[in-house]
Amino acid sequence: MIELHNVEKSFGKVKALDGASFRAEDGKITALLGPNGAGKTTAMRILFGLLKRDGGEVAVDGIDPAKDPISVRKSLGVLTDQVGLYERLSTREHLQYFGELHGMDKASIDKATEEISALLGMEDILERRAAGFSQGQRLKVALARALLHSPKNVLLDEPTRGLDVMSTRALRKAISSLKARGCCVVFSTHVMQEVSTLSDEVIVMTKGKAVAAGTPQQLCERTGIANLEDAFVSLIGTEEGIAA
Ligand SMILES: Nc1ncnc2c1ncn2[C@@H]1O[C@H](COP(=O)(O)OP(=O)(O)OP(=O)(O)O)[C@@H](O)[C@H]1O
Repeated sequence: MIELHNVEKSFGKVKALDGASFRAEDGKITALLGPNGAGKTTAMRILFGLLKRDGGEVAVDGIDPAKDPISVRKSLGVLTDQVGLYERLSTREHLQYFGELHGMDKASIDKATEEISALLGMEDILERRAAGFSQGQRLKVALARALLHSPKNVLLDEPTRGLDVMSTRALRKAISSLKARGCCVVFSTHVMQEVSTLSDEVIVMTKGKAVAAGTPQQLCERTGIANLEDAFVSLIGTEEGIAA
């Protein structure tokens, strides 16, 4: 389970998070939906311990990433907005390396590599070096890397960016299978269709705050608007930064 309470984070004069509070439960897919600059990536970076918050409380399965980042990372898989790969390593070597960092033995790494590779449809790039990989292929390696150690909690920052239709479908299947395993899955997106098809809960963020939370249906009911996209626009008070 992932919890934020009144989290503050500023970069100079920019308040990226301004008292953000939300909770994402186990066995559910939670979408973070918000316009550009709403604070979604900042919230994820704080959860992973990549950034220090200025104030408020954060917990991953009850553990504060600022106090015990190593424990948090064991139970957390993260796809960040920056996909850095070692150009000379093959996909398999990447996974081997990250598996070792997580303390996995070779047999477990090999098994997890085969499973994830089948799940994400990446058999064709398993033995290839990363140099020359397309954006979508890079994203798949980064995703596989995030999921390799079977984390209980998964944070995905715009996971379908740059993916083709088949890969997007594979990713959605992967996200659903994480949910079936009881994982807490949080993903950020601008794509309304993803929110309606994938998410159990939606957290609407704008200007560093979570301004609404609930199922897509509850958000529609609360605003009295039948269409989720229009309900979202009504909740954030602007049409800025959304995609159909
Ligand atoms: N390292 C940084 N230095 C300065 N400003 C930053 C930094 N990181 C984020 N910000 C600012 O904080 C605000 C929130 O940014 P963040 O990346 O969290 O938004 P987001 O909701 O993920 O946006 P997007 O949908 O565009 O990815 C923005 O105004 C952004 O410019």
